[in-house]
Amino acid sequence: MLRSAIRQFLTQTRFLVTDTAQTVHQKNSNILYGKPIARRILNECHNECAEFVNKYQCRPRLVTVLVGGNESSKLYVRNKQRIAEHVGIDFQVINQLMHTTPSQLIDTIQSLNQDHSVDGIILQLPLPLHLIDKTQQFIDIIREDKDVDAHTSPNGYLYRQSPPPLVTIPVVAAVREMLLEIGEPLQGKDVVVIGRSKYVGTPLALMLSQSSTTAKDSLVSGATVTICHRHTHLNNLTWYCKNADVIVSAVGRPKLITQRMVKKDAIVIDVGISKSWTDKAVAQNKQFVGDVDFHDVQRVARWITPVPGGIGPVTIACLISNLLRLARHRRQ
Ligand SMILES: Nc1nc(=O)c2c([nH]1)NC[C@@H]1CN(c3ccc(C(=O)N[C@@H](CCC(=O)O)C(=O)O)cc3)C=[N+]21
Repeated sequence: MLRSAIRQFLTQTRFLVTDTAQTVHQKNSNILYGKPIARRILNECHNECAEFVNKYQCRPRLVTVLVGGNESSKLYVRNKQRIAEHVGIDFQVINQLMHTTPSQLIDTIQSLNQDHSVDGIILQLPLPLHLIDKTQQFIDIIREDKDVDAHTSPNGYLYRQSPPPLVTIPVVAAVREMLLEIGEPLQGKDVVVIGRSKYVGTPLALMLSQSSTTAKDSLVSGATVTICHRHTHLNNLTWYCKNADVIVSAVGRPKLITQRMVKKDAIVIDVGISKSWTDKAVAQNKQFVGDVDFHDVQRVARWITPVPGGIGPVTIACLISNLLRLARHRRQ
């Protein structure tokens, strides 16, 4: 017990003094943890937040609209709240009833748009089934300069080159942070993105294939990207993955990616999350799992991100960073 506590302490302090993945690699680990990266981003946010409070005599304010609320959504919202408040952000949740009508939801969003004290608006997804078809219409009501998730059409999809969007979709920004940490050029590499969802897979594939103008860009873009999805034949998925230098999986299917699908020394980034209700998972409090069979793939990958503790915490940190950017932009 004591020994494991000491080991945990040592691992944590190691990350406090470690700022590049390279150093972690030297310590003989190929696991790319998200927590230290998130911590670094949140430290900056904390300072920016203090400056903001000093300057404007109020805290930056983030409001999440939660309609109905399945258990996973509630958990994500609680996580965001805990971290936002830790940084010094005023975080509010508006709980809308499950059977909210479209016009009620529109009214809620419009009043948040008009409220000068609100710096960022999140419409927590997924919406209940009776509203799900209109998701993009609701999102597009959000003022572009309060859109912390970068889900509105003008912000979204990274399509727009100029003027560049104010903020990037948090999960895309999180993958970017992970790749910057690894520090190897993606330009000319073969990347497979699994999943083509509107707010995750598709924008990720776009970022990774975009042309790179700066040296920093070339660490996260300029790759040859293949998008695999539910209609990709399983044999072909295996082939695409096996030939890829980088695999980014964002579908939410446990153990989709196994060792036999991964080339030696590939980089594997696990963006998937599923909830597992097996007795073992519940007993060990390991309900969240990614798309990658972690222990299997860890043996061949050069870098692998765990779930939990990988992309998730960095995503939240990037969301908070977006909020501070928007708050300063709108109020200056
Ligand atoms: N409008 C909207 N914006 C979102 O950003 C959004 C959304 N809707 N709907 C759902 C997904 C999911 N998502 C997660 C973020 C962080 C973790 C996270 O922190 N995960 C922890 C595990 C959580 C725990 O164990 O407590 C980890 O990976 O370490 C998970 C999931 C944001 N989403």
